Amino acid sequence: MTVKPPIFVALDYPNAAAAEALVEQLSPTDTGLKVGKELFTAAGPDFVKGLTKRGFNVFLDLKFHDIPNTVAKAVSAAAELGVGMVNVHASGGRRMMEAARQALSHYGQQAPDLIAVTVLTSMTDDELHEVGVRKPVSEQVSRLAALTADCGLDGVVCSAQEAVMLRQYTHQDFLLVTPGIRPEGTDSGDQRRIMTPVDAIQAGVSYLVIGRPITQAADPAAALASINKEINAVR
Ligand SMILES: O=c1ccn([C@@H]2O[C@H](COP(=O)(O)O)[C@@H](O)[C@H]2O)c(=O)[nH]1
Repeated sequence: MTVKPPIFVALDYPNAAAAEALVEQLSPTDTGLKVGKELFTAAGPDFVKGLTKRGFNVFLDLKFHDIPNTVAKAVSAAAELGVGMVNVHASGGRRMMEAARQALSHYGQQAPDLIAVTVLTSMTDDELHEVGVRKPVSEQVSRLAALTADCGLDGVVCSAQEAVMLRQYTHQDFLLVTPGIRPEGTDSGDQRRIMTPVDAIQAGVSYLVIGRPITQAADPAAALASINKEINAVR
């Protein structure tokens, strides 16, 4: 059975060789790996299969958002790669999420966790208003998390800033998967709703997604080890 460490390192690299240079320094017992749009587009499904065969828990972060039939087929294709987690956008709505859930039911115990993105961690209240959602981010996250749970999905992508609020009405097993993690003193970059690893764990998140604070560190493996040490002290 695949080990499921609390961190997913976001392999946001332009090609397989660049990603591999980091992966070969990592162990599946210390971290999961997240493959997103950049690396998947460059390196493809075979690269993802290679990671799962080496025992890594892989989160395929392609954020599917399309008509129900297309998303159902896409999450099934992800399951065929052996990944442990796959996601859709909750704003695709109920029928889309239910179709994805139904498609994965064929995989039984082997099905990847199916989660839905609420509001991207790069977004602020003002940016949400600009795209026509005239409510605070926290309210929209809450609404989409409730819809996601009602559609039978396993959890959501949200900011760790929303974890305490969401834990008030979600089951402990409902996954809160949180990018926008920034250790003290690291650059927030384009992220807006951020939290430190320790604060996030204490707020009740299930998984931390961490990219640049690890991948752009002088010694990425050491940066990961240091974060693991910090969070293990409070788990
Ligand atoms: O709301 C979201 C959803 C996904 N992401 C992804 O997580 C990583 C974060 O990387 P950092 O370098 O730590 O900022 C990245 O792959 C995003 O595509 C997110 O940030 N927010």
